Amino acid sequence: MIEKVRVHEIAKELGIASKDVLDKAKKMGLEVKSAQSVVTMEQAEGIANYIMNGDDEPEVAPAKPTVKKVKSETSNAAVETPKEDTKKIVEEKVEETPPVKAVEKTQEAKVEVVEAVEATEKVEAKAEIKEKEEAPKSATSGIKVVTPTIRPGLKKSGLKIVKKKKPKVEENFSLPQKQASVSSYGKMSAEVLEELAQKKKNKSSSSNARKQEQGKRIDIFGGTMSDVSMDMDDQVVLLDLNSTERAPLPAEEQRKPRAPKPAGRNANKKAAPRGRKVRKDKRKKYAKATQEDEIITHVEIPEDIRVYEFAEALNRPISDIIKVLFDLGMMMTKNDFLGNDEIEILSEEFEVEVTIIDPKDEFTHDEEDIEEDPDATERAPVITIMGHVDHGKTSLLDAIRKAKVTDGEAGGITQHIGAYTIEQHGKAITFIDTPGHAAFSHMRQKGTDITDIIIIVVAADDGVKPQTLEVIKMAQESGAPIIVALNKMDKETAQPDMVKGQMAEHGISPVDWGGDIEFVPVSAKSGMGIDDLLENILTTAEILELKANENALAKAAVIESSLEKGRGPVATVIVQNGTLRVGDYVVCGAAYGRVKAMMDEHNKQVKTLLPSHTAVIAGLNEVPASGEVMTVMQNEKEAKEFALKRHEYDRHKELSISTKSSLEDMTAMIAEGKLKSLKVVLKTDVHGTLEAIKSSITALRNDEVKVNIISSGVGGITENDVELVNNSENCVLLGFNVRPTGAVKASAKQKGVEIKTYSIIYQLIDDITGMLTGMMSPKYTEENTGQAEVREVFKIPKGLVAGSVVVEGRLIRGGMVRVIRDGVVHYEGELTSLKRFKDDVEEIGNGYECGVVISGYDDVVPGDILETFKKVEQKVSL
Ligand SMILES: Nc1nc2c(ncn2[C@@H]2O[C@H](COP(=O)(O)OP(=O)(O)OP(=O)(O)O)[C@@H](O)[C@H]2O)c(=O)[nH]1
Repeated sequence: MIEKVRVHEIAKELGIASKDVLDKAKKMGLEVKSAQSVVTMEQAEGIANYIMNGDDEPEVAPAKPTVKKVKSETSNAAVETPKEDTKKIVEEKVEETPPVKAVEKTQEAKVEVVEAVEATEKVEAKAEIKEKEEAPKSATSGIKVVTPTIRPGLKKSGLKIVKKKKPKVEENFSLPQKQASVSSYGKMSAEVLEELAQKKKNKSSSSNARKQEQGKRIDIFGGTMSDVSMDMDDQVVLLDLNSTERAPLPAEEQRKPRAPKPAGRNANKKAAPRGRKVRKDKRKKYAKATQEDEIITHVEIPEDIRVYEFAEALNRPISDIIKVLFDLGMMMTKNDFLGNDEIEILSEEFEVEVTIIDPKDEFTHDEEDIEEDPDATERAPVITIMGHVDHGKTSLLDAIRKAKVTDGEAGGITQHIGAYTIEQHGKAITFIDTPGHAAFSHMRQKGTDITDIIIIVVAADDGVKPQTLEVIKMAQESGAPIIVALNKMDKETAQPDMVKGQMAEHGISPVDWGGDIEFVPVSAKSGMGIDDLLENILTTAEILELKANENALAKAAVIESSLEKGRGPVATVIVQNGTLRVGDYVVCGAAYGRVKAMMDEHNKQVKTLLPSHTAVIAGLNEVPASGEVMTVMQNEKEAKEFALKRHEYDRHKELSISTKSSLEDMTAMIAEGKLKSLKVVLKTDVHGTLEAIKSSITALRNDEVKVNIISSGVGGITENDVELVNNSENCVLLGFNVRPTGAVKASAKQKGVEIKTYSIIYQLIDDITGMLTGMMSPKYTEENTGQAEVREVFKIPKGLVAGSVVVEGRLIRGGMVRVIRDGVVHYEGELTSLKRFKDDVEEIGNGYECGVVISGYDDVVPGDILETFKKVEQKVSL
């Protein structure tokens, strides 16, 4: 097999730019184009030689000869020699060179190929020398193919280029006899060899990295080894990254023909991570499972996987995984999570195909391809209205609702349902009545894209505003068709063309301007244009060919959810496929149950719910999160099983995330521990508000204080909540749109737990801000009042009196004082007594004499400056 090396690898090993190597290689007539070009090992040696010695005519054949194993004429042991061509050259040179001229020839020879040797063991080296010494002197030729004593199984990898020392004249002339007795290192004295072997041994044992340096030693400079620096530091190591061979076999075995290897440099490896020295031999070691081991070639793993879990999946010892990572410079313990990069590297190392799966898929239903479903029929479009604040979203939704509510439906559409369906010319249209981007993007984040058409409301008198732009972006990203409702057209100040121009600038071009977006002028106030808008929706829906199979098992998306008194957990759902029926067993994330009752937008009980229709359903065991998908199951057992699995998954995920900690996280966590935290137990009426409040109050923090929500949930305040607060220090109980009942109230009162209830979010946030501010350490500023100079010191039974004269400002009593000597503060303490003559005074003005006593300090000397100051507390804010 021809071993090759890339230009940049040579450059890297020589410590010079790839460009320089490229230039030299080109000068040598090699066909190299870029740093990625490959050359044979011999060419590499030639290049290295050329670069380091500046030889003008490097003797590197552009052909491909490389090292291969032959038997040396001078030794019985196995050797490695160049491939055919090189071998030929070697043989020719040996024949041509009469023994007597061997030494000169040796000097002339440019290339000396010496087989790799693992000279780490002195004994072997010695044995080698002995063997060589017995060989006839005449056998030494210009090109020496020397047999190493290599233990089977010993790995060689890489090339060693040994830098040539500056030739010393006397050495050239006094080539000792011993030099003829070559060792595996060429012509080398036994002592030197021993020393080198010892050095190598020391080096290799002292450093792991050095181990990689074992490899073929090729003297590419010719000459004798006495020319060669024995200093290991002078050796440039070219790692043989391509080496795919195991350690050389004993001589007999080597002669056996080898099984053909796949062609190509990377024939049996996937792209190794660049810049990392991954030893192929190691890889093979790990990649080849033993006979008894089950060979795993493909694994499916979750995204969050720890080292030990990965080892289990691969049926490998954990230490194997850790070792591979360690060798690549990644220190990991068995409990650490593997990142994508690590998984990729490990998959290459162990030659295992890895598929990352979402374990949730196991217990979530596959998306049925409704378009492919022959039983699918037309369904109503689902519409979301979005726009800038005050441009009329709510008014428009109300206008549509009012316009379409028939007199028979006296109660009208209940205000508290997150979606409603109207009819236009006998065709249903469903509007999601949770205006605002938050709900929309939340649903999208959850992967529940239920919106078929987006209506962007723009007030014709106000034009495009920042939130309009946000909405445009969001709508464009979602890929749903857009209709623009130009609202407030009843106003005299309405400028529809101005709005069209602005919208067109942002990629929303009106149809009447040659674009593809319908702009419908409407007035939510007067009802003008509402029908047009609905017609447009129907036309767009027709084009979309929205379908669902009414006979399939139902799948619905949760728009809103809450805990209702008397009804328990309730969820507003919109059916995406199938028909939801009272009595159906459902699973919804970690919640499950049987649909007990369904209430439509008119607060009417319904037994069935068709695709794209909405209702509030009761019967779940817990409040599901909005955006969650509700799926009908065959029976209760199945529903429960799925919910439990999901529970387990959520718990595991949470645990995984909480234990996923790097060193940085640890530092952050330690810092966190130092933070003062305000514990909060939070209860709200609906899920949406809960999330909103949670994220708002956890954002209230600085480097001293923070909020720690210890419990939160949807529903009324319970005795449990009170108990929790009672048992926690620094904890408050907050309720939003929920109020404690009599018993809970009494229990809270008895325990001294204050329950704070709110119905306006910003008031709650203000209060929390206030509480956090109260927890912050006070900050003080200093106010200097004046200075006095000490003129005389008097001893009194209680200490010292400093007789001083005020030289600046005034000296005050009751504050702090500092003693300054030669400009240096010597003491800071309390001023206990300030007297003018015999009278105690509160302060002494500039130019007056006084007697000062400083608490606990009697080291005042004449010439000291006394400075009095007050500490003023600063108002702190979050
Ligand atoms: N003249 C006129 N006023 C309108 C029209 N539509 C809405 N308004 C008024 O505009 C103001 C804002 O309307 P909303 O429907 O609350 O607007 P919104 O976009 O839902 O506002 P937020 O819910 O705060 O985002 C209200 O005072 C409405 O009465 C309209 O077509 N004509």
